[in-house]
Formats: sequence, structure tokens, C-alpha cells
Amino acid sequence: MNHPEIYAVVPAAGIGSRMQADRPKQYLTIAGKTILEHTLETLISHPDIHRVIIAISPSDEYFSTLPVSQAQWLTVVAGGHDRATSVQNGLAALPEQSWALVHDAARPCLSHADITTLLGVISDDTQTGGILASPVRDTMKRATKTGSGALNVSHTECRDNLWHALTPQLFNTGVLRNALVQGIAAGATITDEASAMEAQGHQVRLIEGNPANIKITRPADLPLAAFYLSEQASKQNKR
Ligand SMILES: Nc1ccn([C@@H]2O[C@H](COP(=O)(O)OP(=O)(O)OP(=O)(O)O)[C@@H](O)[C@H]2O)c(=O)n1
Ligand SMILES: C[C@](O)(CO)[C@H](O)COP(=O)(O)O
Repeated sequence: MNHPEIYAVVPAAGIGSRMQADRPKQYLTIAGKTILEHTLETLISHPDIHRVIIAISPSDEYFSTLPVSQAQWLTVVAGGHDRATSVQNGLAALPEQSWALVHDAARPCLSHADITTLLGVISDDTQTGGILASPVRDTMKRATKTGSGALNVSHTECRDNLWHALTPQLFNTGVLRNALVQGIAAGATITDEASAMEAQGHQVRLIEGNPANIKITRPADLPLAAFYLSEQASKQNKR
């Protein structure tokens, strides 16, 4: 594939509060490796990914204990107060004329097949990029909270063309950098790169990805991720 170099940018500076663990969730282990190591190894082992930039919290005490922290293919930058700022700090380490493949550290079940499919947008007419996503499968309810704190259904949301945004999210580095600067300056709530690009009027390609590419967020996600990773390992062993 001939195109400007592709860099993976991994926001890994969160504290994992919803996981309620004794450490940031990216340092919980599955099959003897931390979630972060699973994610980094998947990214750097893809033939089209040139280098990995990782955003680590300045107060992180775990990362330096991992052998991967010394990897020559890894650049470490300081994480920010939110995910968007962590990503922005990562982008600052990239050449303007490159592609940024932004992927959550907390998504270790990403497959090479999905990375390759997403990279296909580079040859499309988008020129700005796209994201992996998965169609919503459940009926979606909008909730309201009663005075006593209980939740009631307000109404059912139309789920036609409703998708879960996943990561990686792949964008031209210079365009994404500018979109994040504009969005952060405008005080926008930016929970993914696509929302910053959309706010600037850019077309974002939606690519259906494997729903096994879950974000480990709450305790129940851990055994599910362990299952998906074991399935991946058994498929690789059969090749
Ligand atoms: N200031 C932050 C916050 C989050 N992240 C990263 O963004 C990804 C997705 O965020 P999320 O799942 O919300 O992680 P946390 O913020 O750690 O989780 P929580 O909201 O439960 O605290 C994670 O890999 C997380 O490490 C980051 O790099 N910098
Ligand atoms: C980027 C993301 O994973 C896409 O679904 C999601 O927006 C991250 O949100 P979080 O609140 O930072 O987990």
C-alpha cells in the first residue's frame, strides 16, 4: 500500500474508574499479559503500521515496569486531562503528512483483519478518513430520572442507522490535529476523533467492524475480552 506513513496513536492515560479495580484497567491482565500489552502487540505487528505513539499519564507507576516500555518502535508522550487531550498530545509527535490510527488502549480484542479493512479508506475518495463501527442490535431507550433517583423510560430512540463507534479511528494527521484544536477551543465535548472531524464538516467513512472489539470499561467486560482473546489465539494456532 503506497501512502504517507501510518502511525498508531494509543490513548492510555485513563484511570479506569468505571472498572473499580486496584489499578488503571489497561494494567489488568488477561492470559498473562496486561490489556495494554495485548493492544500494543496487535498494533505494531500489523505490517502497515509504522510506529506507535502512546499517551501515558505523568502519574502512571505501572507502564515503566512493562518490558514493552523500552520498545524501539514506541514513542511515549504525556497523557492529558481527558482522552481528546491525550490524543492531541500523541498527534504532536507525528509528521503533518501522515495518517493517525487512533485506538483505545482499552480495546485489546482488535483484529488485524479489521485494521486492514479500515486502512482501505485511505484509497477511497474520503481523503480524511473513517472509523470502525458496529450496528446497534438492541432497542434503545432514552431514560429520565425521577425525584427519588429511579430511572424511567422517557421514550424509545429510533435505531435505524444507529451505530456504536469503535476504534481504531483513522484520519489524516494534519486535518485531525486541526479539528481537535478547533473543538477543544470551542469547549466541545469530544469523546472520539470522528466527532471533532464531523464538527468541522468533514465526511467520515463508517466501516463495519467486529463487535468483539469491545472497550473494556466495566468489570463484566473483562471475562468477555478474555474469551474473545482466547478465540483469537486458538484461530492463530490453527493456521
Ligand atoms: N485522560 C484520559 C482518559 C482516557 N484515556 C484513554 O482513553 C481510552 C478510552 O477511555 P475510557 O474507556 O473512558 O478509559 P478511562 O477514562 O480510563 O475509564 P473511566 O472513564 O471509567 O475512568 C482508554 O484507553 C483510556 O486510557 C486517556 O488516554 N486519557
Ligand atoms: C473512543 C470511543 O471508544 C468510541 O466509542 C469512546 O468514545 C471512548 O469513550 P470513553 O468515555 O472515553 O470510554
